[in-house]
Amino acid sequence: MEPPFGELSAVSGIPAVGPGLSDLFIAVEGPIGVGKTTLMRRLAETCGLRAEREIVGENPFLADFYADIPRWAFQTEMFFLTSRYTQLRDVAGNPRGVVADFHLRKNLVFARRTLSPAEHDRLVRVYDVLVEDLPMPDLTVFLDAELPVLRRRIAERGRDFETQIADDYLQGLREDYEQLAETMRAAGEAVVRIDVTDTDILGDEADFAAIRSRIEATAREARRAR
Ligand SMILES: Nc1ncnc2c1ncn2[C@@H]1O[C@H](COP(=O)(O)OP(=O)(O)OP(=O)(O)O)[C@@H](O)[C@H]1O
Ligand SMILES: Nc1nc(=O)c2ncn([C@H]3C[C@H](O)[C@@H](CO)O3)c2[nH]1
Repeated sequence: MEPPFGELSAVSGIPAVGPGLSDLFIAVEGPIGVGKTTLMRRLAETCGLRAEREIVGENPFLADFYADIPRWAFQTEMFFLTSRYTQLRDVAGNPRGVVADFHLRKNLVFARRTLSPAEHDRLVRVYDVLVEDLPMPDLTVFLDAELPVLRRRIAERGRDFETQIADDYLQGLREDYEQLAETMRAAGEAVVRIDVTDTDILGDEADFAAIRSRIEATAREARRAR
């Protein structure tokens, strides 16, 4: 049977020795509104990493997508895939010391949920070709939070079209990300999962310090495993 998120390499590119986080390529992942961009920014400010922020506002299909997912899903997923590809091609020149608020694999997470089987098959074929050229993160941070907290953060951010996001879509994504994190961990990738339901990354220095030290501990473990 095909693995749920495609084949995964068990070989991490993480250097065996290195200074904290500043020589790594780190990705932050998790469901919509969980705080990926917020954590990415704080890690960039405090750990000497370059922030690679996903360009979301430019997906011209997103508002239509939320109004009618089956109608607009293929265009939306292809657009996300190709724009992430372009972004990561730029990172490829110097992939050390980067923190991104996305992992390319999120394309497969969303695609499985939104595309018909035939569309999914087409997208995966393109994905498999594109991924060969790209640097993959050394370490992935998976954030999660309970559904009412996600809803509150999405509402506070105030993108109009996101008011249409259904609870079961959001909850499904939480489960998909949990599964992806486990799949990656089982394949030997450096993964840290952090529940940020009651965590204030923005305003509470102790909360942020606790998250940072968990990420640093995972990086140390991954280096030891090399
Ligand atoms: N730990 C937190 N506590 C309280 N509010 C937070 C926290 N993290 C993020 N926020 C707020 O929640 C909103 C969403 O955060 P952010 O944009 O970082 O999420 P995201 O995961 O990057 O979203 P998306 O999946 O849409 O890209 C923002 O208004 C942000 O200020
Ligand atoms: N369908 C779909 N596929 C993706 O790969 C994807 N990546 C992000 N998003 C949506 C979630 C937020 O509304 C908004 C910001 O993350 O964009 C996506 N939607």
